[in-house]
Amino acid sequence: MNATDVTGARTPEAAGVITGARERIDALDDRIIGLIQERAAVSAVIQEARISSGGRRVNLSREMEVLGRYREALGKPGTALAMTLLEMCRGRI
Ligand SMILES: O=C(O)C(=O)C[C@]1(C(=O)O)C=C[C@@H](O)C=C1
Repeated sequence: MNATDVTGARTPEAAGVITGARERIDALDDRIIGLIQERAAVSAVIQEARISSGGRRVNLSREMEVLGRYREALGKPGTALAMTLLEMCRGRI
């Protein structure tokens, strides 16, 4: 299989552009995954502190704030992304 096959490009020039850009995407995805893992760890610290003080795991007014920030920055898909992030950080409610 040559470079044009794996990229879907029809010319070697386009295949080169795509291969380079995919490397950047992979590097960005690695960072995003790391940030998500870091976010989940920080979120766990908050939840543990709240629970061990007698509070509840979930704080809905804070979740509304988080959802609003993502929606403002990214539009409607931002809300879906934030909901997924929240679920990853505090489990299902
Ligand atoms: O900010 C908090 O109070 C958190 O517990 C963190 C967090 C979050 O991951 O953003 C997680 C659970 C809460 O329901 C609200 C927000």
